[in-house]
Amino acid sequence: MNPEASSAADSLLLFKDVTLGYGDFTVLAGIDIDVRRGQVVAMMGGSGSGKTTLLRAATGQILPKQGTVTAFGENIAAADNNKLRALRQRMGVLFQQGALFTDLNVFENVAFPLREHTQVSEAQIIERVLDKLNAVGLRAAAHLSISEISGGMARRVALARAIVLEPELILYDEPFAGLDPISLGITAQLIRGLTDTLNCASVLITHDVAESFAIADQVYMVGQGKLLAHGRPDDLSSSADPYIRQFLNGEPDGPIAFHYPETPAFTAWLQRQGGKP
Ligand SMILES: Nc1ncnc2c1ncn2[C@@H]1O[C@H](COP(=O)(O)OP(=O)(O)OP(=O)(O)O)[C@@H](O)[C@H]1O
Repeated sequence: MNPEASSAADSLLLFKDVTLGYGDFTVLAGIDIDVRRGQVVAMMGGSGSGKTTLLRAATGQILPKQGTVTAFGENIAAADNNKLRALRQRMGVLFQQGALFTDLNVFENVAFPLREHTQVSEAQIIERVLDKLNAVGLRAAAHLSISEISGGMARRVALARAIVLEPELILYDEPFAGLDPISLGITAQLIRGLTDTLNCASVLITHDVAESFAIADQVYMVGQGKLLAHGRPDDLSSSADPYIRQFLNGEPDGPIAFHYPETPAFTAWLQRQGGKP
């Protein structure tokens, strides 16, 4: 088989020379990312560096200004609405506020996508939902109402709901934010374990170096409008690059700017306010 064809077939998510932005504002340019089945991939970078923007491009919420984003071998920009819906059904997205339905109990929250998107029998629904709740350690919490569970448990219920349709690609937006150290470790191991048992791929957007390095196969680091580094956690840990060092060590001083960069739009706005550039 030619290497090009085999590499495209193994990639669940592929960014090729991608430029992303909003209106005239370019957030990231020249981005190449390859996410393969069975991998946990961490996307890291400072605040405002464009991590959420990458996630939006992966789901087709925004289209590249340049380059191609391919999910499951399909160019997202060329997909019509039906195709895009079909592609999204193969992705599980876990937002930071994995908003649960408070009027449904834990079981019904997880059952919701099955009832909404499939025709499976009630017996199948019970089996699949309990299986996914078991995977996140909450089988015996199925009957509880959302008001009866803790914040950490709610995250796990949202995770069970995100995986109930057995997605091939799971996208996590800041899965570790606001968790205590024990829940953090449990969540990281859960992400690794689910990726292995479902044989899917997981993409995490995160600031958490220790936890994501412990479970990731590949790490992509973005900043200064581009992809700054990518590789295995070990490769990045031993890098002498000042940006990588500053990020990994959480140092306040270094190449990562604290200040949001001034743009022509800001200068024009400031002048309209009577301020000095
Ligand atoms: N809808 C939008 N319209 C215009 N600009 C946007 C929009 N969303 C984000 N941006 C800008 O794009 C840049 C990247 O934002 P993004 O949310 O992707 O960063 P991030 O790395 O996820 O940040 P954080 O870690 O702080 O959540 C920022 O400068 C932000 O102001």
